[in-house]
Amino acid sequence: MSKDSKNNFVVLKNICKRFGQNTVIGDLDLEIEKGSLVTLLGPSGCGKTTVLRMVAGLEKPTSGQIFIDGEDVTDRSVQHRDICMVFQSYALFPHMSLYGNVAYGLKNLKLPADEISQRVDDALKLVNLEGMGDRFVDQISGGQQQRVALARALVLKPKVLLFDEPLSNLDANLRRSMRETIRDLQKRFNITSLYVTHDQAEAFAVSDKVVVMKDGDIMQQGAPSELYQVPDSLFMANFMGDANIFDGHFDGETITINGVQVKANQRTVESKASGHYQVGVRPEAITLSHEGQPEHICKVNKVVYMGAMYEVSVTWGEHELLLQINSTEFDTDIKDQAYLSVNPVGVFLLDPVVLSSKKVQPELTAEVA
Ligand SMILES: Nc1ncnc2c1ncn2[C@@H]1O[C@H](COP(=O)(O)OP(=O)(O)OP(=O)(O)O)[C@@H](O)[C@H]1O
Repeated sequence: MSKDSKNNFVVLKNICKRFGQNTVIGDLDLEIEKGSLVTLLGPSGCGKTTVLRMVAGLEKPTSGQIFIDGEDVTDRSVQHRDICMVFQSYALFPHMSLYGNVAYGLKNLKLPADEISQRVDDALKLVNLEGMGDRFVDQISGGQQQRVALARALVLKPKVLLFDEPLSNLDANLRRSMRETIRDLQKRFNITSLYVTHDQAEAFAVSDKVVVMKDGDIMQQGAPSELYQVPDSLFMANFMGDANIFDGHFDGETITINGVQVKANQRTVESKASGHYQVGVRPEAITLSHEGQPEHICKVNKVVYMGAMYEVSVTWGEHELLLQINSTEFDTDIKDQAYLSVNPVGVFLLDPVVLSSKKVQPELTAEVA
């Protein structure tokens, strides 16, 4: 591996995977830094699980190499990769106690009984199942079963932990507490982890880096805030939440959309050259008030109460926009007409648009995502 890969504990190089004639992964490179948690996020069928299974050794790449801790493991079996996997379905042994489930891997390693006992007790304690070792799998809840699965993986102290949609079978409240447990333990023990989910909130909550996939390719990767604030394509802008898309112009300091100037945020000023762009505005970056300049006037079409926020549809010039306004900040007297203002923090530029004349190209007409 090259020198700049030395901090990367897991490295996938030029990975291609075909099932018969179907190329599922084209040519994928992926790097996971030691001690970090990287999540593969993407729509169903984009190839996330296939990548995870290749790292696990459950699928063999058609071509390419996989390195773990500097060693080429491409041809090694699951048992010889020093990885553990946490599945959506928990995959526990129903005929064994919780203790038996967690101890299983350690017994296979033929460790002394007192060491096994100590490590299993410690692992059950870590996942808040202290003193429950004698219970059987059918005597505990789904959330507790997933904690056992986590304890069973942690107790082996693997080099790499792999998570395959681990929270999908849990209800919303349990998902939140379980993802906190996973993230807390992963950070506490510095375990290099690869995590698969199709849930953006989950990906953001647990990850150091999120890798967004589509049709077997990586679309963009980065810290969660980077992906949300600086998406680099229309697909990413829409996949990472909602976005109102305009044609606009950036002069180095301000962005002009629909005849209105918005001061560019620092990030944009530092990273983008002047020119024409598609401009994205997040729904939470637009607010409404009773007064303003004529060019800010908009028609209020629909107001929907969502609890924490109001979703508001407005027409601004020729643009249909979606707004998400914090419930505590929304003036419910706002009815048919209002004046909008745009917070620069929620504004980003997509790739420059090459225009052959001053006329705006038809396919670049603003649309609401
Ligand atoms: N063993 C297999 N044989 C043939 N095709 C497969 C096999 N495993 C996966 N595929 C195909 O590979 C593609 C990617 O599947 P994969 O399960 O990796 O996607 P995913 O992003 O994890 O989707 P999901 O979120 O629905 O699990 C799909 O088109 C799937 O049908």
